[in-house]
Amino acid sequence: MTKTFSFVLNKTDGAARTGVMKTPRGDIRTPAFMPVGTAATVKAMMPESVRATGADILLGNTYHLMLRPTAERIAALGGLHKFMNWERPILTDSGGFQVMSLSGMRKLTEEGVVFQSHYDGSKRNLTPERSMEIQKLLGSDIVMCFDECPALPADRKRLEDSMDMSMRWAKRSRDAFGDRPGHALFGIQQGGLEEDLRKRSADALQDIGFDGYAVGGLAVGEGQEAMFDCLDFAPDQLPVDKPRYLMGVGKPDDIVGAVKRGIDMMDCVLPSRSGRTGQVFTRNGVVNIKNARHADDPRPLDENCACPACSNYSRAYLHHVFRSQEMISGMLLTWHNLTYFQDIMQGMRDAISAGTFAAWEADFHEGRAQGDI
Ligand SMILES: CNc1nc2c(CCNC[C@]34C[C@H]5C[C@H](C[C@H](C5)C3)C4)c3nc(N)[nH]c(=O)c3cc2[nH]1
Ligand SMILES: [Zn+2]
Repeated sequence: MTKTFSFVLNKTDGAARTGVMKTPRGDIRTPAFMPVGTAATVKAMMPESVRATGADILLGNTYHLMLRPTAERIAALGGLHKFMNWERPILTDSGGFQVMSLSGMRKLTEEGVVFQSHYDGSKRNLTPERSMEIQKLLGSDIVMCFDECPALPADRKRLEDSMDMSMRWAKRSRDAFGDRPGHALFGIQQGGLEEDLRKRSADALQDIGFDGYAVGGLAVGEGQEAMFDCLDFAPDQLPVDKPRYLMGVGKPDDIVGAVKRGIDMMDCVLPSRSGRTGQVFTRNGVVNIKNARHADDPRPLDENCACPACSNYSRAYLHHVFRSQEMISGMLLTWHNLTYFQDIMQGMRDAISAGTFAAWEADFHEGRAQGDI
């Protein structure tokens, strides 16, 4: 077991890469998909089930946990890994993105953000320093800088001013993080869809120096085409030998397109959240299990899937328990969706290693062309 954090690139195929992030709590195979554990749980999943889907790392959250049960309480109880019984790596986001999307009243200044808790309306604040303190109390292995993610579309001046402030906050995050062997601090590139702003952001982050670099400020309403256009240049502006993390992405075809353009890791609520709403991702497209046409269907969701839902249950059963709002419905559909997302990652890791990514991608798109099945 290693005492330090490191990233090894094993193979590339075009712009796509496969490698391993080594941490004291375990290895992370890249490209990696990180299931989201918002309030110290991946909803409807036991931690051992999350591991069974193939996940090497999961994502926690500063914003939610600082409000409830508080980072101090989690630290007093032994840290987030012990608290939620997940001993493998955890990455925590810095909270800024959530404040802007979840909280009530909020005031953004050079110091940080003052906001109203969406739980009890109490006045709270987040600064780069406080975000680093919270993530340290949680004990997360990969810490994200405190940044501001502007909503798109935004005018160029807004994007420039916001990016410049996020770079000042990145420096403050780095200084507050200190020297923590075995723990990583990732910088977050901003700059909207502007190539020159993104370049300035990437250079500013490299001057500060980070263990990994996120492409932030995307998946905020720009659409897949604009996101891919940005990913045609943004990853290459970042150091080639460090992990590249695209935040908040995405649907299966977003994920494949991002890996194709040089992204190493992603997170998204989609597989877990949609599992609870009956939306099921399969190799042949999306299945809406609540649709009446599944009521008598004895087939599994996806005969190529080894998850418990596909191994032991019919579509008819999954339709029934969803319609009846039984708890097992969210469990089985979440387990399936997370397994499917991890199977996509494994398929890409294998294809990049074999130099057959283009063929794998063609097969991926061909299989899904059938739409709702
Ligand atoms: C969806 N699109 C998108 N997301 C984004 C996120 C959050 C990533 N997921 C963490 C998160 C966010 C929510 C939901 C879950 C749990 C917890 C609260 C942490 C994942 C982002 N986070 C930061 N710090 N900066 C960004 O630019 C950014 C851009 C995003 N674009
Ligand atoms: Zn399955």
